[in-house]
Amino acid sequence: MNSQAAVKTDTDSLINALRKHAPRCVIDSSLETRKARAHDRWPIAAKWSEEEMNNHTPLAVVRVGSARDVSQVLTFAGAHHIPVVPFGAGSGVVGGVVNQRGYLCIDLSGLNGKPELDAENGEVTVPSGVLGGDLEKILNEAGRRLPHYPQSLALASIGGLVATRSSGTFSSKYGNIENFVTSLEVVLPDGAIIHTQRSPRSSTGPSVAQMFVGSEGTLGIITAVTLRTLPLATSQLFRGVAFEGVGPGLNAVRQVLDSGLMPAVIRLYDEKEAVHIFEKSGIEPAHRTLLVLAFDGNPAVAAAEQAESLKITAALGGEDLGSKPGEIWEKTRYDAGWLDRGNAGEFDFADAIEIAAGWHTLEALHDKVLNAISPYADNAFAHYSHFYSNGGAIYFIFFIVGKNKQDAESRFNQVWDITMRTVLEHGGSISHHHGVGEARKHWMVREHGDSLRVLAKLKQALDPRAILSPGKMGFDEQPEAGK
Ligand SMILES: Cc1cc2nc3c(=O)[nH]c(=O)nc-3n(C[C@H](O)[C@H](O)[C@H](O)COP(=O)(O)OP(=O)(O)OC[C@H]3O[C@@H](n4cnc5c(N)ncnc54)[C@H](O)[C@@H]3O)c2cc1C
Repeated sequence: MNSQAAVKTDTDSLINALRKHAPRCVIDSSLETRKARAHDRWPIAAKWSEEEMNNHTPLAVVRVGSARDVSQVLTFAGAHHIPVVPFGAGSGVVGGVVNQRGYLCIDLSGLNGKPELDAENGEVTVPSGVLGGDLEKILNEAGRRLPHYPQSLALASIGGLVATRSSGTFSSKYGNIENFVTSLEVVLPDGAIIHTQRSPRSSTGPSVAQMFVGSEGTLGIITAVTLRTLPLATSQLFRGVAFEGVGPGLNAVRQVLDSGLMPAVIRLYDEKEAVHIFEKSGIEPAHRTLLVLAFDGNPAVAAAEQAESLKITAALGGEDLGSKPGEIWEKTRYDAGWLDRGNAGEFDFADAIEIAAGWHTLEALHDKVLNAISPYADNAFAHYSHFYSNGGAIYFIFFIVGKNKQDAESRFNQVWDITMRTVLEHGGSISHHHGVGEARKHWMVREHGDSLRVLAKLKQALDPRAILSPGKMGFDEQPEAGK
C-alpha cells in the first residue's frame, strides 16, 4: 500500500470510529465540503494555491445538532489526540477557523433551534448556530430587539459573534456583544457541558461567561447564548454633520460624549471615505469629513439628544447637513460590496483593519498609519466608529492591485505589520472587534505583555492536550516574541 492510500485508510477508520462514538453527527469528508470549511473570509485564504488549500483542509466536517453531539466529538478527539476547530458561519475576516491539516472541523450551523424568549426578564436564549439576522427577525416579531448590528449581521452566527467579541454599529449607546451576554452554555475540551451563572449582575468572582467571550474557540465551544434584549425603538433619527478635518470632528464627538449625550451611532469618515456618502446624498463634499449620528429609542429623548448634540457640533464648526447623509448610511449599512469587488482580481486585495486607541492618539494615528502604509497600498482611507468616553476605534480600509501573487501578498503583509506596529507603539489595541485569528496571532505577546500568561495558563488548564484550535491566540508564541 502506498503512503497516500495508508493515510486514507487511517482517516476512513477514524471517521468510522467517530460515527460509532457520535452517532447523531453528520460527517462529511467530501473534498468540496472540506475545502469550503477550511477558511473564512480572510482575504489571504481567498488567494490560496491548491497546495496551500490542501495544507489547511480538515480531515472531515462534523455537523452537530446538540451540545451532547459536541461533547461526544470532543471526548473522541481528546482520546485520539485530534485537533478540533469550531466553524460558526465563516464570516470571520482574520482566519479564525484556519488551521493546519489533520483536524476535525466541527460545523455548528446545525445548532439552529428556536430561540426561547423569557418575556418576564427580557432575555433570549439562542442556540449558537442561529444567524444574527434570523434572531433579530424573531425578536422583532415579538416586539423586541438585540441592538447589536455588525455589518455582517446576516452572515454571522450568534456563537461566532460571542467567540470573537464582536461589535455592532449602535455600540456607542448600547455597548458591544459582551454587554448583552448574560450566560453561556459551553462544551469544554474534555467534553463537559457547563452553564454559566445567570443573573443581571453578580459579585461572585470573575465572570466565567466573559472568559469565553472572545476566546475564538480555543477554550471551549459555545453551544447556546443568553442575551439581554430591549423593546423595539419607537424613534430613530439620523443626521450628517460636515467638518473641516478629522481633528474638529473628533473634538465634537468628545464634547458630545462628555456632555452625557448618547448617540446610538457615531461614525466620523475622513475626507477620502466621506466622498462616497456625500455623492449619494447629492452634497458637495468640498474636501470635508463627515460625522454620521443616529439617536434612537424614546422619541422625546432621541429628539432632545439630537438637538443638544447639534448645538455642540455647530459651536465647534460643524455644518448640519440634515438627515440625508445619515439616512443614506442607514440604508447601505449592510452593503459590503467593496470587499468582494476589491478581492475579485487574482492578485488584488481589499481589507479592513480595525484598531482601538485612547483620545491621546486617536487623531494622530489616522495620519501615521495611512502615511506609513501608503508605499504598499494603492488606495487607503479610514473612518472612526465605536466611541467611548476614553477613546474609540479606527477602521482602516485599503486596496492592493498586485503584479503577481508574491507582490500582492508581501504588500498585504506589509500593510498589516505596519499598522499593528504603529498602533502598539502608540499604546492602542491591535483589534477593536474582528479578533485575532491568523492575522494577529504573532502580535499577541506585544498586545498583552505579561498578562498573556494568564490566558495561556487558562488554556493549559482547560485543554491540556491542546485539542481545541491549536496554535491560535498567540499561546504558542515565546515570551520575547512579537513581530
Ligand atoms: C462583510 C463583513 C462585515 C463584517 N462586519 C463586522 C462588524 O461590523 N462587526 C464585527 O464585530 N465583525 C464584523 N465582521 C466579522 C465577522 O462577521 C465576525 O467576526 C463574526 O463574529 C464571525 O461570526 P461567524 O459565526 O461567522 O464565525 P466564524 O467565522 O465561523 O468563526 C470565527 C471564530 O470564532 C470561532 N467560533 C465560531 N463559532 C464558535 C462557537 N460557537 N464557539 C466557539 N468558537 C466559535 C471560530 O473557530 C473562529 O475562531 C464582518 C465580516 C464581514 C465578512
